[in-house]
Amino acid sequence: MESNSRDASAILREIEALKATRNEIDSKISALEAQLREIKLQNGNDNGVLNNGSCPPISGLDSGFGHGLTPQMIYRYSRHLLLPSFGVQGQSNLLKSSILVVGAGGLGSPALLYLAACGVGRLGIVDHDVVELNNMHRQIIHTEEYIGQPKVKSAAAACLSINSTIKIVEHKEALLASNALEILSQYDIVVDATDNAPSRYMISDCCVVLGKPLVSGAAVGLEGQLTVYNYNGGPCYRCLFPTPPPSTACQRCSDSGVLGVVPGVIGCLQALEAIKIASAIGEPLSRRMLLFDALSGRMRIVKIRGRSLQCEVCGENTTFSKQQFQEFDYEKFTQTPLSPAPLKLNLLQADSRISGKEFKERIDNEEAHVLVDVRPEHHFKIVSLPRSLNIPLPSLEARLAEISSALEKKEDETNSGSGAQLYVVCRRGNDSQRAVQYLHKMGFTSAKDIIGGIEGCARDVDPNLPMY
Ligand SMILES: Nc1ncnc2c1ncn2[C@@H]1O[C@H](COP(=O)(O)OP(=O)(O)OP(=O)(O)O)[C@@H](O)[C@H]1O
Ligand SMILES: [Zn+2]
Repeated sequence: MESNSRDASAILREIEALKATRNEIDSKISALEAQLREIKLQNGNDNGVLNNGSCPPISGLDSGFGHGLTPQMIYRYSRHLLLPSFGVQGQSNLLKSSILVVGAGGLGSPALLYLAACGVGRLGIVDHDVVELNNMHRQIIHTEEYIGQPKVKSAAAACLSINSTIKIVEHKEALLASNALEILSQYDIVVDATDNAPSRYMISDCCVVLGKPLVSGAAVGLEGQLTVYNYNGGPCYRCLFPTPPPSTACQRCSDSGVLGVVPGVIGCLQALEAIKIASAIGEPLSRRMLLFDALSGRMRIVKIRGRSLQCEVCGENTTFSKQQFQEFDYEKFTQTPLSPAPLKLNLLQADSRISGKEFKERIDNEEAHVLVDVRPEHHFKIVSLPRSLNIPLPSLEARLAEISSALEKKEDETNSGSGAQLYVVCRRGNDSQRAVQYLHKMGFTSAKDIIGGIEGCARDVDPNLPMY
């Protein structure tokens, strides 16, 4: 394994270096492509491309039919035009509208594809992230060839390949209080397709300050929800949630998992709400929230409270200004980082910890030991280290006897007078430290945790160990 893993590490390093170069080249190509599109648009493009920003508005197009739709547009959107409640007016409204989607992930993928397909005049995409292999099961806008490349670039290419006649704007950056006013002010409607509390508060506050409707969705595990904020006198996000939930209550897909199609369903519904607002049809989901439970297949719509007069941002006596917005610290307010680096606890003394490499050396030298894996059982089933004993952290207290007898058995087997060593592992090396702290208290004083957990071992010791 040693020489293999050394070879593999060198190859991995080389791949990373090449990817960095590729990203740089891709960024340059993106910038040039954007410039080219801009020039084409300014020269009056031959594709019937629309632009609600710097290009002539739809009314400037002389179609000769009195409604501004060209023959190609009529053919492309004919199934919309045939809908009596949508028709030419609905389509024209849509073509004149501009919509910003924040986040090109699980929710943003279907939302963007439908918004592009249906003919939103100008579609903005904000995301700072790159496409990863573990995004592919749900972030259906991205294809394998874009792994390692910016999500905005991949999403823009997919949208343009469906509809080359609309304007796509790539914002390859994180949306922050410092740039949100400038970016959001360029659009009529905002779709929140992010996955974290600071972004949700920030986007909602910015929409209030700028007077923009906000289509908000969320999906994790097997459940999703959807509503429209700040629309026609309806509530904003803060009216409903004046104080952020404890950061531990906010689940993320990378920890809790998500069935790919669940954000797919909610993202499609987000596109639908944005289309209803943009085309001025139907009743957007304001003052109501849609709740989706995938397992039962149930969708419920519940009434939610209206605008709160006491709301700090949109309430009667609010003093929340653009400047206050820009100075507001959303990460501090929600006690959650925007792009969380995985939590890295440091609860133990150095002599109670051991690196993955040292652990491997010790087991290669046949040290008598017991390895306890404190991850949940369904994690253990994905991947586990050889001969480890799965005792999930919450059941540690009830299963101490199992550890004692495993240690005794090991000592008997090996006749090691000095006793068997106790190691604890988890996914990333946080729960293992919590477990070791507890084990020390319960008399297992020599217990050690494996630094960085299974993920650390996959990175530093054995690249053949799968990551998840
Ligand atoms: N403030 C922000 N500005 C721009 N993009 C954001 C912001 N907050 C979140 N995002 C983007 O929103 C998307 C959310 O996608 P999703 O919820 O599917 O999760 P993910 O981060 O891609 O994947 P996973 O959680 O599985 O690691 C991500 O692409 C993320 O980069
Ligand atoms: Zn409010």
